[in-house]
Parts: sequence; structure tokens; C-alpha cells
Amino acid sequence: MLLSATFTFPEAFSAEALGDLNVLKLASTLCLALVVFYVYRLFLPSPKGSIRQLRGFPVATAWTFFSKRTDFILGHFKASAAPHFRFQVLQHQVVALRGEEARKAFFDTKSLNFTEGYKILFGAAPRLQDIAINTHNSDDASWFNKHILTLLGKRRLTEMLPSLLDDVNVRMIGWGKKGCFDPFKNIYDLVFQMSVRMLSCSELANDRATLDELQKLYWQLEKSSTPTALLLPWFPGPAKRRKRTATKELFTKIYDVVEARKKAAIPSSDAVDVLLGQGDSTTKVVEFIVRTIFAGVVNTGITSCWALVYLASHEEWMVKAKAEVNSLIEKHASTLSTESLAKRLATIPISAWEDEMPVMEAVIRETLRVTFTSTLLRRNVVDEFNVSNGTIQQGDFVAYNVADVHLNSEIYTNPYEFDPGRYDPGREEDKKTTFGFVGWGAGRHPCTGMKVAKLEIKVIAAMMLAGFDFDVVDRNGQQMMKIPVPDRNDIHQVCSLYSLPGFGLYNLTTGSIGQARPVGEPCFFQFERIVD
Ligand code: HEM
Repeated sequence: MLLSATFTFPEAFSAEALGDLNVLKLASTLCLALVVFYVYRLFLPSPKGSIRQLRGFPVATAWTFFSKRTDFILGHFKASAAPHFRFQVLQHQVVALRGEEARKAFFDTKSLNFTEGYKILFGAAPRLQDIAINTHNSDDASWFNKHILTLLGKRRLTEMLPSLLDDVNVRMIGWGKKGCFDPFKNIYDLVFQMSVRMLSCSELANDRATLDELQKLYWQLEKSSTPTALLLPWFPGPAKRRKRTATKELFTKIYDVVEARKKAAIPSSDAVDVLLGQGDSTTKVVEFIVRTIFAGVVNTGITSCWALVYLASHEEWMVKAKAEVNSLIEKHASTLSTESLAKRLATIPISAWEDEMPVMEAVIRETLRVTFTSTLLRRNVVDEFNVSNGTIQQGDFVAYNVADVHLNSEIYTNPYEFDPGRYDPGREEDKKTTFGFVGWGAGRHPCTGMKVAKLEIKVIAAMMLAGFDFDVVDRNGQQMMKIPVPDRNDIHQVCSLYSLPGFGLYNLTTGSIGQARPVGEPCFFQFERIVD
């Protein structure tokens, strides 16, 4: 009584401060309500069909899905025998699947939409809309596929082969005669330049400073896709600002080059001129270049690096691969042996690169099987349907982690071992099940860039195998005690075209982004040039 009679509001309790207090009360009430709701949910049966729903806080679940995706999916499958489980990311429901029936449904079901799968769940792509420029059909898969196929046909690959080899040669000369380098930097640089060469124009591909600047912008975009940025896309934090600035710079840089090309008197055979010649607007051409370069670089970069790491770690395969390249040169190279290695390789016809390198084909396939354990995505855009006795609702996202098949010991003997011989006649382990190998996709959406990716990997490998002796060593130049193992949580989602570059997984521990670098001890190549 006395208290209330004598009590006066201190100054701090002004109307403004009371307003703040109310907001605070409201916020804590909401938090409490959320906690009660989620605790209550822990004891509810799974709400949807017969698919097991993961318990726990959606934010925590989503965080692990973005930061350690492979561990997240494989870990939950390990904990139960069921062929699927369901969880929430933001407001979206995601169903993870495994097993042969699920794989068939994932790759073959028409209502499982490819672009929606990548686009919405990973909305950090640098798109022109992000900097307020309107484009049409920018998420139209058939538009991209048609253009990729036009640009990457046999005739164009034949035309481009000498320039690709020249690019690689110039960079390799820069390495010197003897030394040590980080393949996850130097080989990536090669792949980046080759992708720019194939998919844009010589102004961008010829100039080292421009290439470095473009590459820097791409990695800046990747770095801006932290789990926080992906989970709270509206949050005006530094990551969002960085992404906007990098997107603008990247688009402007390429836009200016394309505009200048438009005014050139004679069109060249560069991708930019081919696309402009087909009547595409500058904006469309720029969008195409930005997206496809990245789609090319990440997967081709990872596969090139790891194929060489595995070859250097398996002498038997190194010997076989070197012999294959040397006999290809013997058989097809039509220039004098006094010419540079790059010039001699450039005279080998594309058909021979494609059909007469069975050892490298098996090495690439095996590298993809062992390293490529990404989670592929789709979204069910039509009616609900059943798979493995579970109901996929309309609007659900569907996730399939490729390790389910690629690292399955019932399909592949010693699945973690690098053994390209497993595809030989008589063994053919990949044929044991439907879609037993999905490194280039399968069913409705096979990779349209496969031919160029394989050519780039083989060109780099041929230059390394015929031009150098090389070993995998640790940071002290000592032979590695163990064969390096890729960080499976640091492996990019495969189809960067529609989510790029925000589709990547930001490795919270190392800060690296989707390069699938080795876990633990980094590895290097110690090399000596043997043929110029
Ligand atoms: C080693 C390099 C590459 C690998 C391992 C790879 C792998 C894949 C895989 C697994 C898919 C299917 C994804 C899914 O089903 O969700 C795919 C699709 C695709 N890839 Fe690649 N890819 C590579 C290089 C490239 C390159 C260089 C390009 C373009 C220049 C490219 C363009 C595409 C496109 C456009 C699709 C979607 C096809 C569609 O819409 O049906 N890829 N890729």
C-alpha cells in the first residue's frame, strides 16, 4: 500500500521505454510459445503419411542441413532402417530418400521439378533480379540446355582445343621446371580459365588480371552464402551486402565486354558472338555466361584435382594412364616431335579424346564415384505420390544423397577404395542396380556439360601425365602416409546453374567453400617437368 502510494515512475520509464518493455514482453512470450510448441511436437506422431518426421528445432535441423549436409543425411539414415525421413528447412518440408526404388523415382518422376528443387531452397544465386534487372526465362532449364549443347558440340570443341591447350601450357610454364604446388589452387586456376574460354570470349580469357578479378568475385559470392545468409535471406547483414556488390560487379564487367562485342564489325567463334548471333539480348548472354562458367568450374575443378591426386597415389594406374596418353600422341599427333607437347596434343582429333582413352574414362568415373557424394534436390510441383510406402506431398522438396549408391558396399566392393578396374568387363559393379552410377546425373536430367567437362579433365591430365613426373606430398614435401580423403561436407551441390553460387556449402571449420579439399592434412604436388 505504502509502496504504491509513494511510488513514482523513475524517468527511465517514459512512454518510449514502456513501448520497448512491451516489445520485449511480446518477444519473450512468442519465444516461450515457440518452445512450448516444439516441445509439444516432440511427443506427437509424424504428421505426414508414413514418413518419419525428424524431431527437434527446425532452425537447428536446417543449420546442420546447410553446414554439414552429407553428415546430416547419412547420419539420420544410419540411425534408422527406414527408406526416408522428413524435416523442415525454413517453412519448407524436405523428404530425404534412399534405396533403389527411391532412386528410380527421384531421377524419373516427371512431377519432381529440377529447377525448383535447387532454386528455392538455395536462393542465394547471383541473378540479375537481385540487382533490379529484369530477365525472362532465367530459370528455364531447356533454354540453358539448348544453348549449352549449341556451344559445346563437336565442331566447337575441335575449334577450341588448341586455345585450351595453349592456356594450360602458358600456366604450366609459369610453374617452372621443378617445385611444389597446391593442386586445389593451381588446377582450379586452369579449369577457371578453360571455362571462361569455352563459355565467354577471348577478352576475358586472355587477360590474367581480368581472370583473377572474375575468380575473386565468384569466391566472394560463394563466401556470402553462409548458413545464416541462406536461412535468413531477408536479413540485411554484411553477407547480403557483399553478395549484392559482387553480383553487380560481376554482371557489369561481363556486360561491358558483351556490349563492346555487339559493336565489333566481324563476329568471332567465341561463345558471346555465337549467342548474340542467335538473337539473344546482352542481358541474357551475360546471365548465361555467369551461370554456366560457375556450373563448369566447380565440378570440373574438383574432379580434375582428385583424378590427379588418385593417379599420383596409385602407381599402377599412373603407369597405365601415362602409357595411354603417350600412345595417343604416337598414333594421332600430326606435328613433329620437336613441337611443344601442347601443340602435339592439339592435333589429336576430338573423336580420339572421346573414344580412345578408356583408362582415363575409368579414372574419371571412379574419381566421381568416390568423391561425388552430394545431395541432389527436386521439388514435387504436382500431385502427391508414393515412394517406398511414403507419401511425397505436393510442394515437398526431395533430397537424394548420392553416397547412397556410390559408397554402397552391396553395390561396390570396398567402396571407399579407388579402383577404376571395377568397371572392366566381367566386373561391371556399376551395372548391379538401376542408376548404379549417377556422377553425370541420370533419367530426366543428365548433365549437358559432360562432354566439355571430360575434355577439360583429359586435357589437364594429358599435359600433366606426358609433361611431368609428380607425387602427392604433405606440407613438408614428405610422401603422404595416407591417401588423401575428400571433405564430403565441403562438396558442392551439383547443379549450380540454378542456385549458383549460393548453392555451396560453407565449411564452418575451414572457411573453405565447396572445393572438396582433403580432410585434415592438406596435400601438394611435387613435380618435375620432363617434356616441354
Ligand atoms: C565434372 C564436371 C561435372 C559433373 C560431375 C556434373 C554433374 C552433373 C550432374 C550429376 C547433374 C544432374 C544433377 C541432378 O540430377 O540434380 C548435372 C546436370 C547438369 N549439368 Fe553438369 N556436371 C559437370 C559439369 C558441367 C558443365 C561443365 C556444365 C556446363 C557448361 C554442366 C551443366 C549442367 C546442366 C545444364 C545440368 C542440368 C541438365 C538439365 O537441366 O536437365 N555440367 N551435372
